[in-house]
Amino acid sequence: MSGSSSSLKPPADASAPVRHPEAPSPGELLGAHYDQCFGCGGEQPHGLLLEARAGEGVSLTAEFTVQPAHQGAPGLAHGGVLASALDETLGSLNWLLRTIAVTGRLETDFVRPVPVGSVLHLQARVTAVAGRKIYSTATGRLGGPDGPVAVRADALFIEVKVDHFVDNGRPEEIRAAMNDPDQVRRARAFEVNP
Ligand SMILES: CCCCC/C=C\C/C=C\C/C=C\C/C=C\CCCC(=O)SCCNC(=O)CCNC(=O)[C@H](O)C(C)(C)COP(=O)(O)OP(=O)(O)OC[C@H]1O[C@@H](n2cnc3c(N)ncnc32)[C@H](O)[C@@H]1OP(=O)(O)O
Repeated sequence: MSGSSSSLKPPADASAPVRHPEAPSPGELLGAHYDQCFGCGGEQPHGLLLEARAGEGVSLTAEFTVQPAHQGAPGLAHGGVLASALDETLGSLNWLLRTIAVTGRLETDFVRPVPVGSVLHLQARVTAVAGRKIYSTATGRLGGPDGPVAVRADALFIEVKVDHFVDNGRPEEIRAAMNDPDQVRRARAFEVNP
């Protein structure tokens, strides 16, 4: 684990993560949590269009193809975009817990430059849960799922209720989301834990 911050170290009383019984099966695509999401939404032409697939336990894999719109230096991915890809991948783990959570802390190591046109092969897993706090870790590799690590991150997500979005989001997008039955179903399914 690369995280050096003490807030990314699970406390002694943390538990192992438990995969939700209705979590998507290993190999299944997770789909977007919101079609306008910069990370996973299909309606954002310059977004990452990241596709995550459930793995075993509370883990997943995802792929992100770096587009010209994602450049920082000529021909290289912007570091903030790579951090976004890690954030989105780590955030997608919450599908497997069936918990709504937002990023509280994200610590990223940039190990190798990532060229435009390359596919970043992401792997992420939840390492521990303590109350509302979800600890997770991810890597992004080049050239294939077993290729060299280009980026890695450790994160702390904090569980929230749907009200977090309803109370804080811009009203026009919230209204549109609440008028979309599929979106409401997706959000509510996460809120009700057995
Ligand atoms: C029907 C309409 C529905 C619309 C919704 C649509 C879809 C919803 C479905 C899914 C979407 C979910 C997420 C999006 C998914 C992926 C995108 C990638 C993820 C993101 O990109 S998401 C955006 C970036 N993210 C934020 O926008 C967060 C801004 N932030 C806050 O909103 C608050 O800050 C919050 C809520 C985080 C905490 O606030 P809070 O008041 O609830 O909790 P509190 O402060 O009490 O902390 C409780 C315990 O966490 C520890 N803790 C808290 N923050 C920490 C930190 N930063 N570092 C270390 N420890 C921290 C405390 O130390 C305490 O620890 P302890 O319990 O041990 O004392």
